[in-house]
Amino acid sequence: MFRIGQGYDVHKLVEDRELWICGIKLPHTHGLLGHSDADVAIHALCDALLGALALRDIGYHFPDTDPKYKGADSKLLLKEVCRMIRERGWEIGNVDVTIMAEAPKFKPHIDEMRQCLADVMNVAVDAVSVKATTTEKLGFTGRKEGIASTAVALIYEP
Ligand SMILES: Nc1ccn([C@@H]2O[C@H](COP(=O)(O)O)[C@@H](O)[C@H]2O)c(=O)n1
Ligand SMILES: C[C@@]1(CO)OP(=O)(O)OP(=O)(O)OC[C@H]1O
Repeated sequence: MFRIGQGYDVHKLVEDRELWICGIKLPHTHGLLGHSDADVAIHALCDALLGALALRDIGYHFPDTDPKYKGADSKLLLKEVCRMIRERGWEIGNVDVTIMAEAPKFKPHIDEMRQCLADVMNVAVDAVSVKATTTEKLGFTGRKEGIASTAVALIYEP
């Protein structure tokens, strides 16, 4: 038996914040604003995994009104989501994340991002795809006002 889920998230780019994407800190002029570390790609991935089992969404499990999650490392949220999936008897098949951003360039960091997500999820690195695209200077991502991410996750019953 297989199930799939998809996720989408957006965070605003601001000055004086660190930029965390796929669990790694990237050098950049701006960072993403959020209650947590605002790792937009991990949030989309959490929603994809939760969606695969119709387990609501990241804000349901980790509310942004809870001081516990202020500045939270999103890797810990992803780890908890994976625990929830496995506790129900499911295993993660593969995940595919797309980041939409005009800058910075993610290409030099993709392998490190994949390895980081694989380590957090406790899956093989070849089960983790991370891709990046600009939106050709169009829309809020094109104007560098924010970064968006989508993710798809496939899970299976071993
Ligand atoms: N922030 C980004 C955006 C894109 N890339 C890489 O560049 C390639 C071309 O981007 P287009 O939007 O023109 O298709 C893309 O395939 C990525 O490999 C990136 O590294 N960082
Ligand atoms: C991750 C949480 C955790 O507090 O905070 P934010 O960093 O604001 O991120 P968002 O994608 O808006 O959704 C869920 C939140 O609950």
